Amino acid sequence: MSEHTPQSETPKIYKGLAGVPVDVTAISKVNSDTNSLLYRGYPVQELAASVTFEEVAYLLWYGELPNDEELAAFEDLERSHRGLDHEIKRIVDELPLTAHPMDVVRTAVSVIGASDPKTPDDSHEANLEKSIRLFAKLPSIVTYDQRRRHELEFVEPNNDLGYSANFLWQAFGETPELEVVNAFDTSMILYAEHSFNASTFTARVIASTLSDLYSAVTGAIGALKGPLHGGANEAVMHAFDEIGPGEGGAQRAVEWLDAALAEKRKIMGFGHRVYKHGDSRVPTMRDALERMVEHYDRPDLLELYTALEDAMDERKGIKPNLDYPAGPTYHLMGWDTETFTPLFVASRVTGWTAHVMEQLASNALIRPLSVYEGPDERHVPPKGNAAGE
Ligand SMILES: CC(=O)SCCNC(=O)CCNC(=O)[C@H](O)C(C)(C)COP(=O)(O)OP(=O)(O)OC[C@H]1O[C@@H](n2cnc3c(N)ncnc32)[C@H](O)[C@@H]1OP(=O)(O)O
Ligand SMILES: O=C([O-])CC(=O)C(=O)O
Repeated sequence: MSEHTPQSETPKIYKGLAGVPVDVTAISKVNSDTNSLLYRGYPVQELAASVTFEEVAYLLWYGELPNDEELAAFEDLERSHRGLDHEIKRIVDELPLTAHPMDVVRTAVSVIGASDPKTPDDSHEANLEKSIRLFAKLPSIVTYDQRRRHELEFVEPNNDLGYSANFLWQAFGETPELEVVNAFDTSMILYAEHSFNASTFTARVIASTLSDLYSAVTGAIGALKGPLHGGANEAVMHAFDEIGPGEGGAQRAVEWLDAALAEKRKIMGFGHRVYKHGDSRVPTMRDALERMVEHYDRPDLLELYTALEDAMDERKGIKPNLDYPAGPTYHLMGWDTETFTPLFVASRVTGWTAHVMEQLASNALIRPLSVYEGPDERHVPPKGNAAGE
């Protein structure tokens, strides 16, 4: 008998699980009708305008925004875990410089999981501790890797700085300007959580087998790497590079787009599985991009950005997603293009781990059905000679 429900001879296939609700969640609400995104009930734009990424991480994990005392204790905890063990650095150093930074981050998380005696402890308290530690350590991992590619020494974390300021400090070895910190913090807040996207769903599938949190995060990193998901922020910048910076970018962007569409290429940073009239996070991230364009005096980049967005809307009616403004914003800040998706990891680890804990609190093994379409039952033909004859 085939795996599909016996009542139906021709079951409907929900390719890519498009439009299929598979569970409930209290962590975030993506509403394509109102074009809104709520984290634990709070509009993400309000959060970006008024709280820090640390407060958002706390909100995702604990369900409420912290009061002053809770925030101070949480910040102390995050700062106490920022350092990177010698062992992790040694293993990262073993990886070739040709390895994609997403592969490096995935490996580093896997090593942390393999070394943590609490890995098998799937209690909520232990998983919360692991989540906070990963959140605190990812900036060290991402910046360690980016710097080693430039033959630069690791920059020790500066515990006088908040999460985002310290992240930039560890990347570039200079105290970052407040405007840049704010734009970066906005990106971290916007990237933190987005219901059952592919990487979060991957994390939930892994958690549902009663594997461990590190395995779930490692798998989620693998899912995020793809250009149809988080890898699009890197791919956007490759498209910008193909178009080329400087004067005349608007015209070149339109020509580039027409050629790419004629070749039936997907335009990275555009389109979304859930939002069909634009991504709720784009206006906030675009504001941050505009501030960075002004800060770094790169109006040509915004010209190219706007021309490509307008032409894509005209030609296909497809709007940008968050990766479209995030990519060039990270570029202006000085991040290597290949490091953009690891920045997404550093943020989304908060959402992934909140989902792992939610999954475990009310677990059911995730195991859908398939409809078999291979050959009918058949049998191995008898061999001419028995073995050994
Ligand atoms: C943070 C994030 O992860 S956001 C997503 C980041 N990913 C990207 O930016 C990659 C580019 N975008 C895409 O590939 C898609 O829009 C996805 C994967 C995000 C969503 O895809 P789906 O919901 O599966 O829609 P699907 O890919 O079937 O697209 C529907 C139609 O729009 C077209 N389309 C959608 N996005 C794009 C795009 N970026 N460029 C060109 N055409 C597109 C498809 O070709 C398809 O056309 P068709 O019906 O003529 O075949
Ligand atoms: O929700 C999705 O499918 C992809 C996305 O925007 C995200 O993960 O932030």
